[in-house]
Amino acid sequence: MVKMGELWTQLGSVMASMMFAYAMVKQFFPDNLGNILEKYTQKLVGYVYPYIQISFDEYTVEFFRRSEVYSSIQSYLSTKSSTRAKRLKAHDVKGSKALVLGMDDNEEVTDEFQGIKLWDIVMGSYLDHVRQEGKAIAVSNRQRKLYINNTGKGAKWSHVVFEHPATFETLAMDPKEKQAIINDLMKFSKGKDYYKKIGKAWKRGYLLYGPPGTGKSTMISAMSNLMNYDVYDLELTAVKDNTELRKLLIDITGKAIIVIEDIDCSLDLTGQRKKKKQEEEKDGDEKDPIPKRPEEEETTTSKVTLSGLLNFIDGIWSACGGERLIVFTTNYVDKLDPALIRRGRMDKHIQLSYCCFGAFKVLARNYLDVESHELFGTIERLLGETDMTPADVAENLMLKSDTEDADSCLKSLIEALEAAKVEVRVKAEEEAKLKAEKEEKEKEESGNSNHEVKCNGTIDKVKGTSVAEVKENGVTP
Ligand SMILES: Nc1ncnc2c1ncn2[C@@H]1O[C@H](COP(=O)(O)OP(=O)(O)OP(=O)(O)O)[C@@H](O)[C@H]1O
Ligand SMILES: [Mg+2]
Repeated sequence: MVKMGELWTQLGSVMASMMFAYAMVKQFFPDNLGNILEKYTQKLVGYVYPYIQISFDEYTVEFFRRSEVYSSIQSYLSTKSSTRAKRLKAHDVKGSKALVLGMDDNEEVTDEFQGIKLWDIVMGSYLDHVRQEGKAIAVSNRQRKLYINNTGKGAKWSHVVFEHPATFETLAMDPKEKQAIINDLMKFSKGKDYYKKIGKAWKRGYLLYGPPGTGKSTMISAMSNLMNYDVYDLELTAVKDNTELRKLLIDITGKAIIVIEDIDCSLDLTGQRKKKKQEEEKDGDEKDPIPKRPEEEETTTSKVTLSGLLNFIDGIWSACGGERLIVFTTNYVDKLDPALIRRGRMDKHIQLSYCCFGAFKVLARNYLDVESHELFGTIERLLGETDMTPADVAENLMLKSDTEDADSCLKSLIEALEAAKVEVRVKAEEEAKLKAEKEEKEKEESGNSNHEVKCNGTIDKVKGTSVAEVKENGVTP
């Protein structure tokens, strides 16, 4: 049996060599004589040559585009040929991180599939395998991109190569929560048939919320690195109207993460996060929880409406392309319109919060290569008593000079945590004192209306400063 197989293999090689020699000789015959010769040679070869040949053209007939099947086969064979063929050709394939190695002319490789030499296999299932594997290899080789829509460019994306080093491994958060998010993402990426079965577009919405510096943007980069998806960072305030928004959506390919950062600021389309934050700090808690619609805003430059955005997320166009994640981030989840974040639109709500001990351990491992330390107990206790963002913890753990080491960084973190704890207590005492003073003055005011303006002014000013300072330090009052 083995001998027979070898015999066929040798015969195959001999026939291939004969056909190559024939191709050389054919050049020296006039055209019509060459054609006759070809016809009879093919017939003759057909009697003795036991194999079927399938050719794949490099370019499609339509618009001379490069054939997708050809590219997949090329990617697939590049992994085989580089180990088994002797003469290789290197191709610079567009969008690929590395050179793709292919076989040189007249080289041959034999592949194994499902444990059998290919000579014996049914071509259908093997070709499907080559296509799928080739596509996967091409996807893992391609350079990921970060797309942005700029003001003044109309409904157009421009891009740069996406190279953010954040991964879920380096992301500091509770390990169980982190694993749940990874599982959710992996399930989604394999869910093509499932989504089809349940009649839903193959997309999933994530709402990431939490105070500044807790890792929302970092998590988006980790998602992109895990899933190998491009990132489309959509700046809503740069989109003129709903039509432009739709045009941008149509240009987004599959395997993409569409990101709208600070959705609470984009949605009312003032486009000025800073200004909005200042207003909030001034207004305190009296602000309307539902953001204003664009038509109510005076400083609006964009006419994208809430309904336009909802259509963007779940209108029929959003189903085209498939395999998309839509991620919103916000610092103020309570201020979002419930319609925008209901399940089905934003399927998974993820809270990123102040640094817990589990998250600290990830940072200590990343920044200091320390798995355990005698100071960990103190740090665990302090993190339970004080709110500090992972960004602030990370800053304390970062080695800033050659004289610093793990011990000194952990000590400086403890100092920072203790200082934050004291600060919170002082602020709370100050606020309690101010409140008492206010109440006292209100009592006096009932008999003296002239006093009113002065008291309110003082109180507002002190309160505004206090809130801003606490925010800056990443600590809740
Ligand atoms: N959970 C985290 N794990 C690891 N690093 C973090 C984490 N959170 C913050 N950092 C560090 O702090 C920096 C700021 O974090 P990031 O930009 O992700 O915060 P954010 O939540 O998006 O803040 P904002 O609401 O202001 O946009 C990051 O570059 C990273 O170094
Ligand atoms: Mg951010």
